[in-house]
Amino acid sequence: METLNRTEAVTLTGLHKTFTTSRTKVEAVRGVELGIETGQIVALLGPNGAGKTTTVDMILGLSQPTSGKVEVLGLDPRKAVSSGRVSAVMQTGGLLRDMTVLETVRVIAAMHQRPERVEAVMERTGLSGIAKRRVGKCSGGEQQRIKFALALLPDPDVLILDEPTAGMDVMARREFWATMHEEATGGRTIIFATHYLEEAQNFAERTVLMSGGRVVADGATEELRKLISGRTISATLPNEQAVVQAQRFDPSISIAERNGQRIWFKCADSDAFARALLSDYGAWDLEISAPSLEDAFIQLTKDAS
Ligand SMILES: Nc1ncnc2c1ncn2[C@@H]1O[C@H](COP(=O)(O)OP(=O)(O)OP(=O)(O)O)[C@@H](O)[C@H]1O
Repeated sequence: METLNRTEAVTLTGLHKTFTTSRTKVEAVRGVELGIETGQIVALLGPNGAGKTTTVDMILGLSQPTSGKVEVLGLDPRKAVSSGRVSAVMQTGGLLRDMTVLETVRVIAAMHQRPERVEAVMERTGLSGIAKRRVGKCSGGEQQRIKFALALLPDPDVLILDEPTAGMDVMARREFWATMHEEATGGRTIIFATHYLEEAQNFAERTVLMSGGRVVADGATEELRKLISGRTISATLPNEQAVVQAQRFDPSISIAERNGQRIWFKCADSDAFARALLSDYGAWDLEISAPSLEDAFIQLTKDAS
């Protein structure tokens, strides 16, 4: 089985993490099994408290599992991190406010013995223009970009990002992902935790949905959307008789919403129903929509609980 592991960037086996305080016991991660292949871009998606950060912390060797095992590039996570083959952009933590952006990047580059990467990384992460600014004067989004730059310095095989765009506005977020797209080429494995369904949808080929410490769905991001079968068709119908008849078209049809003669139907076979609406029931102004990842997520989380 060793040959299999060799191609995996991250392998989580029977992973559990329980936090015990004097009054409570929180099972933050409850039996996660996950294999992430080299070169994959994976979103860990889930609401607050799903267990994403706890999982990421264990992948980085920042905390130990209560039970189960973490392997990163076939190594113990702490070894993988200290060798510079894995790095991370975390939500919290340590930038020194009094140093300038360039000084910060230089110090960390020196630590990794990669001083030659300073200029290229500054350029790529859009920091060259603010090189002399003190970190404490940088906006939240700029500080995230500094952390991103620091993570890129060792030229890691695996990059882990815990809500990397927190604190960024829409423009900054877009620029960040454009840079990430460039970084994703060349076989780098990227794993990012996010609340934003849109970020998973736009960027990750694979999405792992977490809820209540468990993986509730895992698959190609596009497949996940298809998991919730069916479509919504909205149409305007000429009269009440047509509405009644349309509902009888097949047993999967139901009315999700209604505003006067404008009806939102849910149905399994949207092509056949659309044809019937137009030709048999005199409907007009049809709109057909597939469920969003958000719908899929709400549905799956409901099913899991
Ligand atoms: N050190 C800790 N002590 C006690 N409970 C903790 C600790 N860290 C996390 N938890 C709890 O574990 C659960 C999972 O938290 P975690 O931060 O992993 O979720 P998350 O999916 O990353 O959420 P968010 O998106 O809000 O960051 C939560 O109920 C949280 O309160």
